[in-house]
Amino acid sequence: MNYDTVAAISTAQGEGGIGVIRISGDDALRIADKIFYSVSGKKVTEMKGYTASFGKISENGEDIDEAVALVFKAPHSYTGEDVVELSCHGGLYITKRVLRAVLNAGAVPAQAGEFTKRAFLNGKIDLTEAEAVIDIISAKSRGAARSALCVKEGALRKKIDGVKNDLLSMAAHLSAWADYPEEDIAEVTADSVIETCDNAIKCFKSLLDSYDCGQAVKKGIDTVIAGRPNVGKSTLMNLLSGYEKSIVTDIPGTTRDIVEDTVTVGDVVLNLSDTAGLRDTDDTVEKIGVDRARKRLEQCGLLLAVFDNSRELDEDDYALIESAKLVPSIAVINKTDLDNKLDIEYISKNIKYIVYISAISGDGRDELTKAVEKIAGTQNFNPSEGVLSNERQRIAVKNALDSVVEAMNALKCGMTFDAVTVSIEDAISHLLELTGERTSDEVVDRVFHNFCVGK
Ligand SMILES: Nc1nc2c(c(=O)[nH]1)N(C=O)[C@@H](CNc1ccc(C(=O)N[C@@H](CCC(=O)O)C(=O)O)cc1)CN2
Ligand SMILES: Nc1nc2c(ncn2[C@@H]2O[C@H](COP(=O)(O)OP(=O)(O)OP(=O)(O)O)[C@@H](O)[C@H]2O)c(=O)[nH]1
Ligand SMILES: [Mg+2]
Repeated sequence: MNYDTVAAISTAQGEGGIGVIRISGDDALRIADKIFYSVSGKKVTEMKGYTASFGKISENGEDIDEAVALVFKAPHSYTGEDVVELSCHGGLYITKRVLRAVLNAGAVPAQAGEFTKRAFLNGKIDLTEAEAVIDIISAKSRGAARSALCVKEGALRKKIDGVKNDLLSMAAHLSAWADYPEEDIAEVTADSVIETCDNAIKCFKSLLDSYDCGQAVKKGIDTVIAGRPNVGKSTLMNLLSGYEKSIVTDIPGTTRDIVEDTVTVGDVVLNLSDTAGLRDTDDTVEKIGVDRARKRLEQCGLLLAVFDNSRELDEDDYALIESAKLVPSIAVINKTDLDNKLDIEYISKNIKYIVYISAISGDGRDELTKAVEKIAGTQNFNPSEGVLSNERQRIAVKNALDSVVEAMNALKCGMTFDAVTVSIEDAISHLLELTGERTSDEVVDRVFHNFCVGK
């Protein structure tokens, strides 16, 4: 490939044990040789792939740092090109200084995502695998990391390849049969076409079904903790976030503004909002807080409706129960360490999920975790199945599905195999867009636009 040789700092910007400057391209080894001097005297250009050597980085006779040079030889590297990684000490100044020396020696600065883009352009990975790299880096939970890794290892590509090959051989068979009637080509039966289409439809539908769940695992569910004043909402917030995020007092009306934090509950990421206790009030500031709480509640993906076990239901509780009917909700009965005065039967009649906790001691937390996982659907979430991870992928699969459904309908309406073939070919081209085998430069640019420099 005839690209420039690029370089960037590939580790996070900040102080760390080690900082890595990555160089990729035809000139990577020669460029490294200009600034890296190994203790053994061996030149980088003489090193074999997958070997390392220890030495010094210096420029114009000035020593910059001690470093380890690691060599990858094309095509056996992340990008598929010659790669040298210089590991120096992980300081903000040092990594930038080493990068400057590398650029002075002839490399050009890598664009955001350029290493991964080169891996894609050199055929090392497809577009779904490239997108999985971003997802691995940004994963905040075990589920998100595992599903991204499975896609990185080809879970989605293999699944799509299977269906694509079936559709391709069917389309080829259909055209051959239509175009060369005099040849001895086995007749295509409607049954065999229907079977192939059915399988494709099943595969696409299961991928689309897992999308929402995958998004919940990846991005988190917008979750609101609501309830009347003093029921223990902020105490629950602090229990889930693991530190004193919200102020807790025994004075009703303590929380006034929305307090936010992102937490993981089991395998699920929750974007939590602790809110002002819901009640009618004359206090101007508190009133604004209550209005904000009500608004947030209407738009949430999950409501944790908190009730105080030691008190009877009041008007504000009844109103909350009504709101809970409109969004996915868990009734959280708090203060179970105190004597029961709450009409739990009424709550359980109206809210499907109900858990019992003591936010102060943490009792019942596991129960809450299970309920959250049930609502998020992560119990049936199987990362190794290959999960669609973004809108681009979802739309490609949806379009492929629509095309196959169209083919089926054409067949059922008794249209010619020609019409069926056109729809099948549409479906194939949507799958080629998904994997990036056939896609525009703009789409590719947009995918890599989201990357960080050095990846
Ligand atoms: N030091 C270092 N660690 C890293 C990376 C890196 O670029 N450098 N990676 C960057 O994301 C990830 C690993 N990705 C990599 C992917 C492929 C190859 C590679 O050498 N592939 C060869 C050989 C495969 C084989 O032996 O079968 C190949 O594809 O031919 C290396 C790293 C995570 N850790
Ligand atoms: N006994 C007992 N007390 C609790 C429990 N959870 C919270 N509390 C107490 O209840 C009081 C109110 O707790 P908060 O967490 O501030 O309640 P809140 O719902 O956020 O209240 P507002 O912000 O005013 O709406 C505090 O004194 C807490 O210590 C519990 O599980 N058991
Ligand atoms: Mg509070």
